[in-house]
Formats: sequence, C-alpha cells, structure tokens
Amino acid sequence: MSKHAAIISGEVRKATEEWKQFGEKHDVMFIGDKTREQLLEELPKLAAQGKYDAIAFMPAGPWQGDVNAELLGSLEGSLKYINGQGAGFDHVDMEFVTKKLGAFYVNSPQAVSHPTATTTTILILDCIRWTSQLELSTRRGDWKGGAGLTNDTRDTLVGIVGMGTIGKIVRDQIQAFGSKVIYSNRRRLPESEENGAKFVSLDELLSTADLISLNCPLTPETFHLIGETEFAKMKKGVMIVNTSRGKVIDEHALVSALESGHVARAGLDVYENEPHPHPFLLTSEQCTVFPHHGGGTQRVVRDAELEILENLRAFFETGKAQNAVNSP
Ligand SMILES: O=CC(=O)O
Repeated sequence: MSKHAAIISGEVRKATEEWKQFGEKHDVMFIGDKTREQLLEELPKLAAQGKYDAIAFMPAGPWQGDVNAELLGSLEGSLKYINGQGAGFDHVDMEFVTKKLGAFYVNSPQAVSHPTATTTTILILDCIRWTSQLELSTRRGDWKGGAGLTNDTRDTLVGIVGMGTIGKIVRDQIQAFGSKVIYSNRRRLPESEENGAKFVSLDELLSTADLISLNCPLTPETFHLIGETEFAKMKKGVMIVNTSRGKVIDEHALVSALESGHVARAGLDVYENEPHPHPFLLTSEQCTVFPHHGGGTQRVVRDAELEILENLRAFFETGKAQNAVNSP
C-alpha cells in the first residue's frame, strides 16, 4: 500500500472491474453518489481521520457544485490532490485550492474532448450549411424557407480560439471538410503539431475568419474575451460557434451583433446563465442552440472513469499530478 489515501465521490458505473482492482491494492474510500449537502456532512467525518490526501469526483455522479472552501475546507492540511468532473474548471476556486490547500487540481479533458469536438464540428457545419433552419422550414411546410444558397465548407476560413485537446480535434475534423484553419492560442504549437493550421494573433483571427469557434477554457483571462469591441473587429456576416463556456462571450453583445446582422449565424452549446439562454437566442433562426450537451455520449462515462483512475494511480505512485491545471 502506498502512503496515499483517496475518497471517491460518485458511483463508479462502467469501469467497475478496473476500480475494484485499484481499490484492492490501495487505500480508497468509495462513498457512492452524494449530493453537495451530503458531502458537506460526510467529508468532515472522513477528514477527522486525517489521512485522505486525494479526492476524485466520478463523471456520472451528482454534480458537486463549486469546488471551494465550503466543500473541501474540512480536508485542509491533508488534501493534496483533487480530480474533478469534465474538462472545465471554472467552478473551482483555484486560489483556495492552490494557495490554501496546496493541492493539485486535475481535470479529465481527454474523455470529453472527442465528443465535445464533434459537437463543435456539427455546429460549425450547421452554421455554414443552415441545416437546422432547412430542417425547420421543411417541417413547417415552408420548404426551403427562403434559405437560398448557403456557404460552402471549402470557402470558409475557420478561426479556432484555443488550440488545446478539443481545438486540435475540431481542426482535424473541419479540415476534412475542406476548410482552411487559423488559430490563436496562448502560445504557438510546435510546427509538427499544427497539422496545417496557421498560428495568428487573436486580432488577426477576429478580422479575417469567416467562422470563429471558441475552444478555450473559461479563466479570469478569457471572461468576456469576445465582447462589443471584438465583434466590431469581425467581418460582416461572420459566424460564431461556442461549445466552451458561455461567459467567454458577452451574451448581450452577441445578441446585438446578431440583431444588427454583423454576426450572421451562431451555433451555441453554452450560455452565460445556464439553463436560461438569452430569449433572443432561443427564438432567432440565426441561432442553433444545444443544451450544454457537448461531451454527452455514453462512452464518455467509462472513458472518464478510466482517465481519473490513471491520473490517481500516477499520484499514488509519484506524489505528483499529471494533467494538473494549476501548480501548487
Ligand atoms: O462542459 C463540460 C466539461 O467541462 O467537460
């Protein structure tokens, strides 16, 4: 047995055999599906044992809500490793986790990246080819509904903001449809990893792309990354796709840009105030709206459970976290 001990919150639903074997060899406390209220009662009792230095939240368990002092304060002193659900980490009080706990925060982006990228590509194709509008007009007996001739993927310059795990898959998928891709990122990728996409500044991307896809995490730096000023820099008739987090776009500015026609089309899976998208987005046929379902495939549950298991195994073996998003 290693000196580490972990609390596993949320039922293991698919990778049961793998987790059972891990649990036989390591100090792991499976507490099953717990709501936030139940966690607030249970964690202080486990914390009293003083030995738990890791906690992981299973992907299909109840949503634990914000990862903050209220939730994990009782484990201060021992907790050094947190593995959360999903790719996003905007629900994490990183200041508390990094400075107060001195803990690694690990997300599990690999499992959700392919389905989230595919959802992005679906919305990109939909914006370019007006598929959801054509479907609606056919159903309501309006045949082509005045859609006219649509854009073509081969004539669309796609600008990807955030070339991480998800952005790279979107790039490869959309290039297969003949689109050229430019990208902006905190830093340029090594050329061998660019796969034909051209690195440009955010300003150049905003002013030249025909379609802009947001694939960056929500952090203090990317909050309202796209607002009135940025919309003004874009080409008239630009298309926007967002499957990252709603708050990366100033939603009111997006609505104004759609109303004026400066933005021609938007494909959205995320909103500033979920589950309540701005009413304009729900009624305008310029928009295709999904209910934050980007990574929601059946396969993701098992993939994420295994990703979390391998991350935890690495921590148990080395005391360090692979894939941490912070540096305590
Ligand atoms: O939104 C989904 C995720 O963060 O994985």
